[in-house]
Amino acid sequence: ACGVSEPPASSPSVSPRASAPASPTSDAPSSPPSTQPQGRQSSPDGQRPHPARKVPPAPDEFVRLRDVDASIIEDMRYATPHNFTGRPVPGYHEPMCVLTRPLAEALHRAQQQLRGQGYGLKVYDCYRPQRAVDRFVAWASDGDQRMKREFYPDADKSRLFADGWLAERSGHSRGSSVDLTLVRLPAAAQRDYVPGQPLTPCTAPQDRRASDNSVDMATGYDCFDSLSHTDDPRVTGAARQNRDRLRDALTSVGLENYSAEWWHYNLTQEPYPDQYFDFPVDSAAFR
Ligand SMILES: C[C@@H](N)C(=O)N[C@H](C)C(=O)O
Ligand SMILES: [Zn+2]
Repeated sequence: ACGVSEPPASSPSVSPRASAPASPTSDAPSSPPSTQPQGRQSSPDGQRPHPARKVPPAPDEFVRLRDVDASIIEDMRYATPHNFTGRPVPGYHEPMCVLTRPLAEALHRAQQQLRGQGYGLKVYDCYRPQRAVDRFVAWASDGDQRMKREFYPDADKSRLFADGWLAERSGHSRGSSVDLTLVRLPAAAQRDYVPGQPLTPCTAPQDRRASDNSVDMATGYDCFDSLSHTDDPRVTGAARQNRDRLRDALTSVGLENYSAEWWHYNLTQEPYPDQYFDFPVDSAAFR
């Protein structure tokens, strides 16, 4: 994201609401699954209790987005292999959006506004545990290029932090950033991502990109290419209108766009402006 400002400091179809199932995350303990409910413990895929996991409670100001607005679609990419690393990311035990309450309430207000226009929001990433950021840092200097063709076809992954596509201290870990897009209502189905499927560049026309039931924003999500800069002049027509519609709705409720990424927004009045959290994304943190 050279030349743009830093992030604000502050096959079969699937249900429109469903994320691809998460396979076990690499921070999962290796002990066998239990058949007994374990209270504040859950499995990496969220489907069964896990005998060994102790989940710390979420800080007071954090909520599950679905408890504030269950109509916002959650397509939580980092809990699945369909992201730039090609693997579920540590810390995401479930495909669930967790945010600070004021950000969740702002999204609810935007959702109400957009529904009147025939659109809804779809989130890709919300609160991001620091251990996930740390994995991104390690990934940027390893040799794995399995997802290059889709997510950074023309970029060198060792430059992604320096060029502003990724942050070592991210507003996501403060619970006050969100990655999101628009969906035309009623939401269409989208095809599941299958690891190993042929990849197409995120900069390709929408009908050639990975399946996504969102509107056309001229690139896919997490497309590390200058075409993702929100105001890139090559983005015209429907895609320009879609980016502007998303920005208008979100700025009107107190969010600010990161100019390098059409999908990344930050709450302007953050409850935890200096704190970076590491509790896992896990329902047990909210019991
Ligand atoms: C990686 C991308 N989804 C993102 O959120 N980038 C910003 C810069 C961040 O990591 O905070
Ligand atoms: Zn982001």
